Amino acid sequence: IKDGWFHEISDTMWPGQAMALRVEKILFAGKSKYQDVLVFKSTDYGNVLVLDNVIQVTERDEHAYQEMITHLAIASHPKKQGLNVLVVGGGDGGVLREVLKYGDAIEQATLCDIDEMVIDVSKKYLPGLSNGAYDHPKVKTYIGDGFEFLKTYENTFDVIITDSSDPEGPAESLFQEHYFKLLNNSLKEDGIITTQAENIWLHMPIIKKLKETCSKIFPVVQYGYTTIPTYPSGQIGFMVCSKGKTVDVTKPTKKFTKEEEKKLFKYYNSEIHEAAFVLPTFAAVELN
Ligand SMILES: NCCCCCc1nc2ccccc2[nH]1
Repeated sequence: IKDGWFHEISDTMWPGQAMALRVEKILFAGKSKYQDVLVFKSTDYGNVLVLDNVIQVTERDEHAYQEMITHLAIASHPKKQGLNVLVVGGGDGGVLREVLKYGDAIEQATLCDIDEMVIDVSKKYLPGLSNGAYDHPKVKTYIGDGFEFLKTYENTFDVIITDSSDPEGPAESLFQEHYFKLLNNSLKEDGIITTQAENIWLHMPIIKKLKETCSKIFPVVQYGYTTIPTYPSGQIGFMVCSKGKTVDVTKPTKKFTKEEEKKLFKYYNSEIHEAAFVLPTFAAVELN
């Protein structure tokens, strides 16, 4: 932090550019078993969680990410009851909060994140993210490596959401082919996964490789995206895959009314669900 600003600099992941947020007050600075953990109160984006100098979530724009990574999967799932959902990563709790919006349709929501400090500081300094989800009777939380966790579950989950940080650091294994094989093995039939799949302006090689990897394992693989001001280049995408070849992940099967959408969401709606998969030509050329 220099002259009251936090600069998100990464010579490897977003060379020559940096998002800056003005800092009002540092709320927490520590080091977990895996990474540096920083929380600061920004002047204009609410509280901000930073891991190893990378912005993970801000209170002002988090909905754009949490809602899309969750509802692109659950809203297009053919099953409408008894859903068993797993979140890998996502220690801030935002995805868990979104999962619970399906109420009685959710049978069980499980979260596995490797870093307990992330869960603790998120609960304390960004409580609106989990919004009490960690204390919900249907929620179970594990601290550990999602990779190892998945090895113990076969044919168990209807939806698995991998809300990971970037491939550099503790989340590296969550971008490898073996991980996607584990995901496929842990899914029930017609199961759907979404994973954090980076930015079309900065990471086309990563996205292309991810899509090729997923296409070896899943019959349906689509890259969809959201717009989010505080992630690099203002956009981030998701690899959305279905184990069932008849499932169209680009079309929501769960219909919310306009009134419900306005009450439940700040970003997601059924039109933006479909629009999320419409790519600019430079990306479509590479991915389709
Ligand atoms: N450079 C883009 C980073 C995207 C990060 C998404 C994200 N934000 C998180 C917060 C807590 C735990 C896991 C998380 N994964």
